[in-house]
Amino acid sequence: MTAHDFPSGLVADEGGMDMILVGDSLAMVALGMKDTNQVKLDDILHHCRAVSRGVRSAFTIGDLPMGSYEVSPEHAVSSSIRMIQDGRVEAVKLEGGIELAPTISRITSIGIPVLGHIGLTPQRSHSLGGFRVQGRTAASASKLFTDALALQNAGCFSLVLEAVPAPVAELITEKLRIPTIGIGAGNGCSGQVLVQIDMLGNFPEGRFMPKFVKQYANVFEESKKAMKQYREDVRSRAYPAKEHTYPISPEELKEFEEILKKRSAEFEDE
Ligand SMILES: Nc1nc(=O)c2c([nH]1)NC[C@@H]1CN(c3ccc(C(=O)N[C@@H](CCC(=O)O)C(=O)O)cc3)CN21
Ligand SMILES: CC(C)C(=O)C(=O)O
Ligand SMILES: [Mg+2]
Repeated sequence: MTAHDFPSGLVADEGGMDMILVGDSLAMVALGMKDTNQVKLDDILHHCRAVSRGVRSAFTIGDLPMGSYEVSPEHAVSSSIRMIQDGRVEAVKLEGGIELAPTISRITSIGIPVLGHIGLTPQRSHSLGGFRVQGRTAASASKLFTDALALQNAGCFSLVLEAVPAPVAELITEKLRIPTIGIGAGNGCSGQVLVQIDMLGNFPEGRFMPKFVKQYANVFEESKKAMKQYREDVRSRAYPAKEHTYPISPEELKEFEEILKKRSAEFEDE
């Protein structure tokens, strides 16, 4: 499950999630951005710290944002160290295939677990032609398998397969030693991940939702109901009721009223 702040980390943990990912999808679901590419390492770190404070038992993973790991393996290692030290997460995730194998080897060799991510890699959406399903031809499915093997050999503890035809994801899962985590990749993966805000239905009606999202609640509607009720209560003065207020002793109140009477000249002049 993804999380992006203290309460979303807490609820995922208390809900029994095995792993919690501070995904760069928070750009879109929590910050209102058009894609994930505007989010910087410092932004993610801020959210990682908040999530980590809410998580007691789940394994926490931070998504390395675009620009924090591609330039060189050295840069990727120092970004990963910051994720662990400043972000307080336990592992990092990065997007990409065989071209990132040397980078992943370096990060895992210093004892930082790495979750791979192939298929639809949103940070590369401009070169993928948008948020598109991947691995739909024999050639592209076989490229996915090549990438999966390279990531496994580089030391990834697991792989995210995003927006891949279910049979392709299932076949790749069968051939790997490490578990796969699917999102839009069918139930033949070892595990699943969803963006928390999507599965909770905490978004306004009409927003585009990937086909793979199953909505388990309608938090946005619930919240809106509460807003409307609050507005009505404030206008009708039903809120705050007596139980929401602080008392004062009758003696003190009486004395205050006396003082006000004596001082009435002061404020009647104004
Ligand atoms: N809220 C949210 N949930 C996500 O799961 C998510 C994000 N944001 N942002 C980053 C990526 C983008 N995601 C997506 C988006 C679309 C499809 C999808 O089904 N694409 C269709 C085409 C859609 C269209 O262009 O109309 C496809 O058939 O490829 C899949 C994953 C998943 N990720
Ligand atoms: C959906 C997961 C895999 C992700 O990368 C994210 O939330 O950013
Ligand atoms: Mg991501």
